Amino acid sequence: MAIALFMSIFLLALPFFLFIFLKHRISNNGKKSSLPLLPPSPPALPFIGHLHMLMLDNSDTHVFLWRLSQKYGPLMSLRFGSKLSLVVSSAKMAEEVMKTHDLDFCSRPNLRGARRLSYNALDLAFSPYTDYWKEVRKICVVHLFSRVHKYRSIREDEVGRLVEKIRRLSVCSKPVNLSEAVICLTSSIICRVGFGKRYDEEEEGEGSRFHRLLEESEVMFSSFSFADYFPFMGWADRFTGFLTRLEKTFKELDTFYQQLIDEHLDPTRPKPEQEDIVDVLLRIRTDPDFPFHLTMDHIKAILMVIPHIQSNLFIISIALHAYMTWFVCFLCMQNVFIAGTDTVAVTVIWVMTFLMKNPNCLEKTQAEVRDLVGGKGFVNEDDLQGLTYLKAVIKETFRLQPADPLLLPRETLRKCSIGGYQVPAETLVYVNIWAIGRDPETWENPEQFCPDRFIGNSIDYKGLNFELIPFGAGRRVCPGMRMGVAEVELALANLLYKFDWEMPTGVSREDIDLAAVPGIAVHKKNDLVLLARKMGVSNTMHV
Ligand code: HEM
Repeated sequence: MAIALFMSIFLLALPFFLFIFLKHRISNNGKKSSLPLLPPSPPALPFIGHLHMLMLDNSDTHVFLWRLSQKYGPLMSLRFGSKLSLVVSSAKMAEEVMKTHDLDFCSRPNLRGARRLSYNALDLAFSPYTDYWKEVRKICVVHLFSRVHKYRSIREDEVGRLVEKIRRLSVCSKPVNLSEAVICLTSSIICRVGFGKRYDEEEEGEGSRFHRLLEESEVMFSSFSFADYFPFMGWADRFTGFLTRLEKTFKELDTFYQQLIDEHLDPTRPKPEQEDIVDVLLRIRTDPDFPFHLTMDHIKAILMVIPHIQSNLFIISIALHAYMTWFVCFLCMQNVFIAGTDTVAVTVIWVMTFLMKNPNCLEKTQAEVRDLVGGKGFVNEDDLQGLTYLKAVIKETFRLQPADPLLLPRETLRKCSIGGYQVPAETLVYVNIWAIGRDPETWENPEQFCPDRFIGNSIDYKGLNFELIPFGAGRRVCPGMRMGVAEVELALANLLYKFDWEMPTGVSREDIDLAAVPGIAVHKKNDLVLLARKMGVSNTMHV
């Protein structure tokens, strides 16, 4: 129905598009030399620009853009509707964008769905680069993100529960759906850290309401809106149902977060053992030194984004996949499943996938963890320091399959120049870190899974080495990096320490595919299902 409506609107509006295009061409006649000199670009069609190229290509967007960059270079311009985009595909160009010219490239696009769901960009991730963003970022870093140790007991407890769940399955030789189990782990951690709540996964009610709401808002964040790419056609969002769905989702989420805040403000609420993020924000709200008046909308906007960022909602984000989704639906008449995703879970699953395909690396990683931890029964966060090989495996996975291959999109703050080209203000910027990880000028044997390249090598992912930037770099670098890495390392170390992993009966290692979900995040398309055999280190669980 919605597809038919899209089609009708598009066909009806076609003459109008043509008129605008011709008018634009005529009015630009003779002024060509004053146009900014943009980076190389494939031939574009009127109005839709390069959308047809995305539409006709079946591969994942980051792979498609990587192939294009091999022809048009590491700095390439594309146009989606009226939105100009810059695609960056080499470490050198990424450094130009995120270090040399970071101030010019550090804003975020202002897209309709995200704007509404973030209370008009009051959050951290969608806010443009303003004094407000600087202040919120400072507060979040000081009070939330730098306090990784504060939430250590939650992480260790949840990983303990995961191990116990797998142990129960291993006792009766049942296969483990590791993809599902790890998503459950990371969403439990974020609910406890963020809201001070643990939603039981088997229980219907609040937990499933929250997950349903997250899924709905993920769909809204990534749905196509005419207003974003054909601004003069913003009215069409009313007819496609976009605005109605957006308002409904917004209201439901608003009610959910308001209830959460009310619960925290309830004077009869028992004092929690440790502050969650809602407590922290409510405390800051009454702090006279905070330079902004933090309203309930600000708090809800910040809360709204945390589980999404954690679940890496914004990943390939907004423009390209919105288009892809729309056009794929439009042409192929098929539903596109936008997975509920999660950067931490995605990373853990990709690491386990690569290890299963590379038994020598698996053996080496397990030997390291088991030697280090001995018979303690559980790897805790103090032990992680000594796990050199596991850290190298994680880096290699980030290089080959970053959770966020196209980086949360940036937008140029003002007209700027880069690599000898001029880029207008409000250009969308996609840094293709997947392409950077495959650059043969940067990496030896880029297609191989070879963690040893990181042993005795100072390359890290903290945003200083532009050949490895899974968390971005510069002013907008991921503030949750330490939290994310702590979770990834703890979960993996325990999975590898506690269990020996095998393929289910009738499936071989070669059968494990590397296909990714063509959705918002680069999830493994098919769940990773394995058999876990309990290691004979200890039978007592330490949690
Ligand atoms: C393995 C885990 C994670 C990965 C790979 C990841 C990756 C990223 C990337 C690539 C960006 C965009 C950076 C840029 O534009 O340069 C980002 C932004 C962000 N991340 Fe993460 N992230 C992870 C975990 C987390 C966690 C656990 C949190 C919080 C609980 C978090 C919170 C954020 C926020 C708030 C932003 C927006 C920052 C801003 O725009 O100022 N991330 N993340």
